[in-house]
Amino acid sequence: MSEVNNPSPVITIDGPSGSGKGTIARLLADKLNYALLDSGALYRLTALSALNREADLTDEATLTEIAANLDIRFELRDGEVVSLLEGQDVSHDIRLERVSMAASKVAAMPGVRAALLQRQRDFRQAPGLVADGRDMGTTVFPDAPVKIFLTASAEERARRRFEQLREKGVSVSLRDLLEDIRARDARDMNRATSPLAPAEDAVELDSTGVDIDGVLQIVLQLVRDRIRA
Ligand SMILES: Nc1ncnc2c1ncn2[C@@H]1O[C@H](COP(=O)(O)OP(=O)(O)O)[C@@H](O)[C@H]1O
Ligand SMILES: Nc1ccn([C@H]2C[C@H](O)[C@@H](COP(=O)(O)OP(=O)(O)O)O2)c(=O)n1
Repeated sequence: MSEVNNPSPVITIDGPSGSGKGTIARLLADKLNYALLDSGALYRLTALSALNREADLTDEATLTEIAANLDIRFELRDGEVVSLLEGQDVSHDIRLERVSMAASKVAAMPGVRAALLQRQRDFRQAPGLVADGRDMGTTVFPDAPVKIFLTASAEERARRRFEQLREKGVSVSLRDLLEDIRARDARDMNRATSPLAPAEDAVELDSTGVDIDGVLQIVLQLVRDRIRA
């Protein structure tokens, strides 16, 4: 059967910051031997490129141009995905809080989203793809056979981020992180284009109080039911 009639399956994992999307997406891709799309990295790379150029972050035409012409590559090095912007390893820089805030601003621009759409769809490949983001199930891969909408309370997500940053030796206040998370949630959910929202056919999963392996087992069961039945 041709790829067009029978495209490779996609598992979409959408949800707010800190809900565990990236963690679960990586574990799932490893387990199933699927490709992985961290779509947030594309928005982060656009934001970093704009910050490097000292572009006006409210100028949609400039930001769209930057997104359309991004020179980026993802490489697997020692089991870790490395993000390259114009040949430079920026994996660390794109996770900085100022880049997170800028990414959430540029991601609200319809021009930027349109410029990144095909790039994301190009990640689809055999034997399958796990795609993590905000609009994977609604806009980018609406035909995905498995759609997860992963959530957790804002307090729990801020605590997870706090621990994650502490382990990396970055000192931040839990209160500031909670404020940042709430600001980003509001921007991601309230924008006009592809807002953060579950697809109609998504399974909603609240991971508050459920450990990583617990979430993974629930998702694997869904995959078995829907793809590998
Ligand atoms: N179910 C869970 N329980 C506890 N901690 C979790 C859980 N899922 C993820 N984490 C931790 O929370 C942090 C944020 O997870 P991450 O996957 O980066 O979230 P997202 O991609 O949704 O922003 C990481 O340190 C991760 O190890
Ligand atoms: N498909 C996507 C992925 C991310 N975004 C936006 C939303 C976020 O504010 C930024 C960064 O996303 P990312 O998933 O890397 O952020 P978190 O790790 O969840 O904090 O990009 C989006 O609008 N659409």
